[in-house]
Amino acid sequence: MSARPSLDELVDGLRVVRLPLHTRFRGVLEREIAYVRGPLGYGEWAPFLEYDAAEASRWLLAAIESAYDGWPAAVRDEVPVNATVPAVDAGQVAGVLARYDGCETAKVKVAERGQSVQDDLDRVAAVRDVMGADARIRVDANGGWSVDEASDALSRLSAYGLEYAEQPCTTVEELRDLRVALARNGVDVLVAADESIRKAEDPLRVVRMKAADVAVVKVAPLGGVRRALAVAHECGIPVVVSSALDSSVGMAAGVALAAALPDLPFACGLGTVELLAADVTRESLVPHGGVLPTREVVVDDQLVDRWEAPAERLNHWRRRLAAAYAELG
Ligand SMILES: O=C(O)CCC(=O)C1=CC=C[C@@H](O)[C@@H]1C(=O)O
Ligand SMILES: [Mg+2]
Repeated sequence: MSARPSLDELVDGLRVVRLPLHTRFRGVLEREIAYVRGPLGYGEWAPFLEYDAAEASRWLLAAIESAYDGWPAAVRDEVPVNATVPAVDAGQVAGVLARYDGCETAKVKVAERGQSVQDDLDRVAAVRDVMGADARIRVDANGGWSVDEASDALSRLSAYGLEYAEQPCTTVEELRDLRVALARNGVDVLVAADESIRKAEDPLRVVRMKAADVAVVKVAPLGGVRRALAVAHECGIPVVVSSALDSSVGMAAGVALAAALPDLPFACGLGTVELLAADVTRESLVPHGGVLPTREVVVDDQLVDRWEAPAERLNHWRRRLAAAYAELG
C-alpha cells in the first residue's frame, strides 16, 4: 500500500459537488459529496454533514484507499442489488420500484419520525403488492423504535414476510433484548445491525453481545474495502453489503467489497444511485437486471463542474478535511 498522501495534496485535489435527489432520503433532497484525487482517480469522501471529525476520518481512509491504493481482487463480476424504498406514501411505492430494473429484493425505510406504524404497514404492503410473493422484503428503522415498539411493529409487519429488520432499535442492548422478545413472542424476523457497526468504536461488540443475526457492512464508515472485508471476516455472522448514499464513484467501492467477499448470501444495498437525479459519470452504476457489474467508473470532469457546490462549501469541506486528517492515526 502506498504511503498516506499529505494533507496539502488532498486539499489541492479536493472537489465538492451537490447532487439533487429524486425523493427525500435521510431528510435531505440534495447530497453534498467531496472527492479526493490520486493516481487512481477520484475517491469519494462524503461523510454526512452532521458527522464529527473522528467519524469523517474513517470515511477519509476509504476515499484515500480508492484514489491511491485500489481494491483487492474480485471473485465475482456482478453483484445482486436491492431496491431502496424511502419513507414515501404507499401511493408512491410503484413509482420508486419502477426505477429498479430486475431487483427481487427491496429494502423499505420504516419508523420515520412523524409517521406511524400504519404508514409502515401500508408502505410494506404496497411493496409486496408491486413485487409479488417471491420478492424478499427487508425493513430499516434506523434505530427509530424502542424495544416494545419494535416488537409490536415487527410482529405486524412480519405478516408481509420479512427477510430481516435493520437496526430496529438504537443500542446494542436494545437489539439484544429485542431478539429475546421476538423469540419469546414467536415472531420470526431476523435482526440486522447497521449503525451498531458503522458508527461504533468497536464494530464487533454487537456480534459478541449476540444482538444481531446479520451484519450490515459499508465501505466508507468502516474505513475502506480492506477494513470492511476484515470486519466481515471477523464477525462470523452473514453480512449484507450496503452503501452510504454515494455517487457512482463511492458505489464502485461498495461493489468492490461485495465482489471480493467469499460469500454473498444477500442482495446488496448498492442501488441508491437510483435515488440521485444527477451523477459525476455518464455511465452511472445503477442496477440492470437486478445486478451491478464489477467495473471501473469513469468520472466526467464536465459533470463535476456542472454540479460543483458553491465556493463557501468548498472552503467548508477543506476545513473539514484538515480536521478529519488530523484524526488519522
Ligand atoms: O441499504 C440500502 O438499500 C441503501 C443504503 C441505505 O439505506 C442507507 C445509506 C446511507 C445512510 C442510511 O440512512 C441508509 C441506511 O441506514 O442503511
Ligand atoms: Mg441502515
